[in-house]
Amino acid sequence: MNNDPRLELISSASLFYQQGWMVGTAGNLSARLNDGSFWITASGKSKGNLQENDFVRMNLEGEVLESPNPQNCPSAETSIHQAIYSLFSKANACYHVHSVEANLMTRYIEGDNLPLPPIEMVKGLGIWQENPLVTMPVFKNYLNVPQIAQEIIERFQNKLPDIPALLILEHGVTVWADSPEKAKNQIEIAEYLFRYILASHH
Ligand SMILES: CSCCC(=O)C(=O)COP(=O)(O)O
Ligand SMILES: [Zn+2]
Repeated sequence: MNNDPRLELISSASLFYQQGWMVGTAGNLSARLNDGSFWITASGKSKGNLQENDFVRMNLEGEVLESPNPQNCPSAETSIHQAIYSLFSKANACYHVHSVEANLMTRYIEGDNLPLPPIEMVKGLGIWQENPLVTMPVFKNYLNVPQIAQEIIERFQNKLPDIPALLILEHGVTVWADSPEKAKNQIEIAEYLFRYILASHH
């Protein structure tokens, strides 16, 4: 694991911002360190031009361990990152963005899942099967973010997801991976799949 992944998080946030997936301070990125703590984007920051001080280092219990700018608060969605890191020991990065396409998935949801198209790109989410029939787990969006985190924990403790990604309805996608680079790629794959689903229904 990277000793200080902040520069890579800054680079990915800038890329996602340019794609329109992190506009208006939307989204949050985190990466876990060798000691189990994780750097996460501070709350309310514009993601297009983050600086190294725009991060807060947390532990899995949600305590602030380091905040280069003491005026910063950790992401309002830190509890979701905590949930992912506590559920998946190999997760070293957790990325969350708000694309328009993700928010348009609502009509394609079946129950609490989003069926994914059986196309080559699902390999980017780790599904190496002929004619893959996989779904993305979907969660309700609550103002009380810890409730979303709790529902993620309860659901995944009972049944692990097919893929390292989940969709929060009318909100955005969250992915996790064993490296920040893989998490970046998984965001791109998830957003490609959303665009494909929209285009295939026109
Ligand atoms: C306009 S973004 C609303 C909050 C949100 O959903 C998000 O992803 C960013 O919250 P943060 O506290 O991480 O800035
Ligand atoms: Zn969000």
